[in-house]
Amino acid sequence: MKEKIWKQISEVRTKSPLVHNITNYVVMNNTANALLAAGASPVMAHAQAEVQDMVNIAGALIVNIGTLDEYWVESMELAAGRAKEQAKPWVLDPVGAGATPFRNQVLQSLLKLQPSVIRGNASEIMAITNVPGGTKGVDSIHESVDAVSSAKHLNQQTGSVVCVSGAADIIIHESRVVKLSNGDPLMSKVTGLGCTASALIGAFVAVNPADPFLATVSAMAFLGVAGELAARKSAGPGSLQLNLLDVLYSLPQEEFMSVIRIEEKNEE
Ligand SMILES: Nc1ncnc2c1ncn2[C@@H]1O[C@H](COP(=O)(O)OP(=O)(O)OP(=O)(O)O)[C@@H](O)[C@H]1O
Ligand SMILES: Cc1ncsc1CCO
Ligand SMILES: [Mg+2]
Repeated sequence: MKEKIWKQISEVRTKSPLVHNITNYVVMNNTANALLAAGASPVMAHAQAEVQDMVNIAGALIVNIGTLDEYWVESMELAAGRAKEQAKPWVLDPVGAGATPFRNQVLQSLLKLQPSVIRGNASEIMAITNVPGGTKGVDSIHESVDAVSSAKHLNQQTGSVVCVSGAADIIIHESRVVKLSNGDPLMSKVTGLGCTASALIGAFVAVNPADPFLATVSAMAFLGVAGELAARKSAGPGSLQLNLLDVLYSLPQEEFMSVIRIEEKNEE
């Protein structure tokens, strides 16, 4: 599996897919920079007059509801609807799911448009499946393992690959489960690294639309390993944000292979 993952990372670097993001104001800059550092080509666009045309030319779409409003929701539905029509991969980041009824309603309507991948933190994944317990705005108050049964349920209900992020990143599709244990606690002190994860999943699913599970595992492994290595040389969140871009840009294969911690299970 590690070799297959590295192949995906190389393909993103060489193929440089166009990734269309409808994302939040907080993270537009860091996610665009992370996509560029990984080798992809980002575009942020949310005007209703152009989102469908942008989906037509992009390799994948990311819909992130971080700072949504009514206009943006219509843009998201138009874009995701076009992606569904064209069988083009799209990734849903359910930022703040469970925090307000508005977010929950929007998510239920976006789920009908069949995202290829859903990536959220544990509280968000639990909230989408109506598990009571709450959320603290956009930050998780649960551990990834708490959300595994919700993630399995969500995968069965939607057919989407589901990724729960946090100290462990858990990726679920049908009988397959992968657990990645990279990253660093300092990563939760930089805003939007979950959003960055979702954006990277978009780049990976654009180069491998036939296998969104492998694409998601690869993107999460890449971010986790890069974040862990970047944290080792960072004094705090400020330098981590910068160092992460440098490591995404230049991470060599040998270092990736020696740092990745991955466990696979097939529950058939
Ligand atoms: N405690 C931790 N230990 C190790 N790595 C972590 C930890 N917390 C987060 N990470 C890393 O940060 C990545 C982003 O995950 P996180 O679950 O914090 O996203 P999020 O809550 O959606 O963030 P945001 O909403 O700010 O984008 C994870 O995939 C993981 O690599
Ligand atoms: C802090 C914050 N608020 C809405 S979106 C966002 C970025 C992290 O999800
Ligand atoms: Mg998030």
